[in-house]
Amino acid sequence: MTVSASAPSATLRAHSYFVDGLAQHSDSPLGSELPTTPADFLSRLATSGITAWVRGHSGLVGWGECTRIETAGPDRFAAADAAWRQLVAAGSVRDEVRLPGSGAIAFGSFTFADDSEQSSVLIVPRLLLGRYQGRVWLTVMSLTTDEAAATANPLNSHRPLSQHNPLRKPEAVTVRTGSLDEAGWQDAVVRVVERLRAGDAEKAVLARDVFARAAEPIDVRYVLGVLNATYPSCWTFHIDGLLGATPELLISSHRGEVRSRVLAGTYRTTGDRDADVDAARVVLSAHKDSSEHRYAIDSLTAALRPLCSTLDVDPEPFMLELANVIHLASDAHGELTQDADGSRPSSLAVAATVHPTAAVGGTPTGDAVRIIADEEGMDRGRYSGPVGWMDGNGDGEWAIALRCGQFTSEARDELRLFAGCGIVADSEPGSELEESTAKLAPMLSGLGVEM
Ligand SMILES: C=C(O[C@@H]1C=C(C(=O)O)C=C[C@H]1O)C(=O)O
Repeated sequence: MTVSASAPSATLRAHSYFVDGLAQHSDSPLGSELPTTPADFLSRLATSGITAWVRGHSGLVGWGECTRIETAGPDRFAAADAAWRQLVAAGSVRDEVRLPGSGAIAFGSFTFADDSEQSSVLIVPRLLLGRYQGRVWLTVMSLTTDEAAATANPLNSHRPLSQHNPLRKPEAVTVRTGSLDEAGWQDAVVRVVERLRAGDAEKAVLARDVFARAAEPIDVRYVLGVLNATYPSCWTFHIDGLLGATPELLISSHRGEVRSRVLAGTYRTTGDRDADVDAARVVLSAHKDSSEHRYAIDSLTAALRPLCSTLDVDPEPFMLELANVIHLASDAHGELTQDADGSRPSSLAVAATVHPTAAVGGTPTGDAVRIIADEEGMDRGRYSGPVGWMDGNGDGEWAIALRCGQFTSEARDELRLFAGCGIVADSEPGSELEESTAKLAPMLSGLGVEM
């Protein structure tokens, strides 16, 4: 594990305060006019150094980096959790907002696999603008041993929302094959189906990757705007170069209340909404998709139940309509059990316990993960790992990093995109390939690629 805090004795300070009345204060450090539309807001963000977690009109946008905690290996979650706790315990937080996402905040992105070559990360931004239930606040964070520097407001030297930088649509984006080409990936599906029929496991999720390269550095603000507008029910994110919009909430926890949204079972939309909804109802109730969904719910509840005093799951799945696909979805809701000392596991610890669910791993988990390692032919990196944020009390939101891409270099002109499909014994390679293509559509259209 590498923890790169700037100094061992450095102190984290966080101050959150409402900025709703900003427009009335012409001396406001954010400028005198509040943005009026999402596009206006996005165009005022800096073109680099932005961290984002947005769903509909609520979310958190961070600027800059106070510190980062990088971890790797099987204990990547526990090590990051412990380092964050230590940082917060030694720090001081002034939270005048007291809403989910206020106070000291770290954004995070974790690898899918224990043995990934890539690291996992928690990032503490310098400034963070939050919006929840119509309230808007700012959090200023610093990590320093120097009292004067700690109390100097970074907004005095930097007015993050006061200038317009026009959004740039990515130009001339070309897509090329990743680890396996389409024929090679379908061969892998065939091999997985054979192994499932032989009894190696019941379900395994097979993913593929493609590379999308633009002529110029990609403007993440533009992509975030398209994803947020097209997928308002998804969690749209950009954390350490991982950019996407996922429909699947792994776990959120707030004052002991946990929530999760399980997806599995996918119908590809055609553009005719009424016909799609009717057809999806038939397709998704068939054996293949309903059994995939059952595995996903069972794997979540088996992992979560031991941590909870109550846990309820929707008795019947519902259809979650997105622009590109319709999923079978079930929401779970429970109460975390308190330890004897009144403490509860952090949201990251809960995420670590339930990861990987059958939605991205398979059933049984260990057997499915072995099949994936043997047949997928790639390191998934942070795709399909937990992505989200956590506060100083350990509360937070962790989604599963789906429908996303990772920048391949500092040049920021190429993203490696990923999509996966749950494979069961009666899966067909051709339709799984089409499903994976439908799951690449959000990122490709966010990059302006015609499909
Ligand atoms: C693995 C992905 O999606 C998951 C797999 C699904 C399925 O197989 O039906 C549906 C939703 C997600 O849980 C992905 O988008 O990459």
